[in-house]
Amino acid sequence: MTRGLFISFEGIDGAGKSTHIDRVAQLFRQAGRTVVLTREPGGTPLSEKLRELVLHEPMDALTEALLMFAARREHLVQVIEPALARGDVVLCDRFTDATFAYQGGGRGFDWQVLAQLERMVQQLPITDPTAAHALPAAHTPQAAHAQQAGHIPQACHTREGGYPSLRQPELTVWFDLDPQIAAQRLASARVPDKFESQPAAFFAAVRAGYAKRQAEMPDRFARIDAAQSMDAVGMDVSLVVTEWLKRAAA
Ligand SMILES: Nc1ncnc2c1ncn2[C@@H]1O[C@H](COP(=O)(O)OP(=O)(O)O)[C@@H](O)[C@H]1O
Ligand SMILES: Cc1cn([C@H]2C[C@H](O)[C@@H](COP(=O)(O)OP(=O)(O)O)O2)c(=O)[nH]c1=O
Repeated sequence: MTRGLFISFEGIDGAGKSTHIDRVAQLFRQAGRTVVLTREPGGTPLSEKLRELVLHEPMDALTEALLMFAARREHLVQVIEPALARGDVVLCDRFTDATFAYQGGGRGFDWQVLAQLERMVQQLPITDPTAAHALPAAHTPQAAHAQQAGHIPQACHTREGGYPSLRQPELTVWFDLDPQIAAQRLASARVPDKFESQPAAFFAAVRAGYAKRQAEMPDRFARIDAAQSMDAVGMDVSLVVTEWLKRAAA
């Protein structure tokens, strides 16, 4: 069976993610793959309700982070894991890097607490504990032990290391853009939500959050210079994805 692929798209608001995701979806469809195009926060009926709340209601920084991860957990259980198990290509408009960038970088929320929440929510295997088929047999003796002990592993993004590991995108396309250019683009594009109404300094901190995340996990990040023309950005994105696919297949 074809292996599922998980790709996320990140960047500050107005960087151009939404403009280019469809083109990537087309690339995969032309190659005969089934594509699940989804977004965070959101992607399930419950997660979309949580999205409405976090994007429009003022709230405490921990509440905001918890709601992002609650929406993500639901999204993983209901949409992302089943799609990957079917062998589909999951293209996700934002994932956990956005929480580190916005809640960690932008809001200044504790990075280590976010890392703990990430481990709790994204630890593999991901199953709904209330479902009849939940808690499949652990893959290794260490995994069985960890499962019985309720241990949350420290290890992260270890594809080759096997269990324990976290669900992470295999490729993250980061649209990196100066916040002032992003603000100019957004000024004429749409009515701003809670995050988009933040000052340029907030987005400078979000951008720094993305840079920190990239430095922590350089292997899966591809940085795109999003200040270029739409065509140039589109070409860079196609190139990054096709080159990555070649390497992944090798
Ligand atoms: N490379 C680009 N050059 C100029 N304008 C762009 C470029 N990419 C996107 N835009 C415009 O900027 C605005 C925000 O783009 P969008 O894709 O919605 O950003 P995001 O999804 O990252 O918030 C839209 O009006 C879009 O047409
Ligand atoms: C996924 C995620 C998004 N966000 C923010 C970033 C965006 O401002 C907003 C929604 O993202 P997005 O879907 O990119 O907004 P739009 O549809 O307006 O382009 O939520 C966080 O603060 N933390 C998160 O974990």
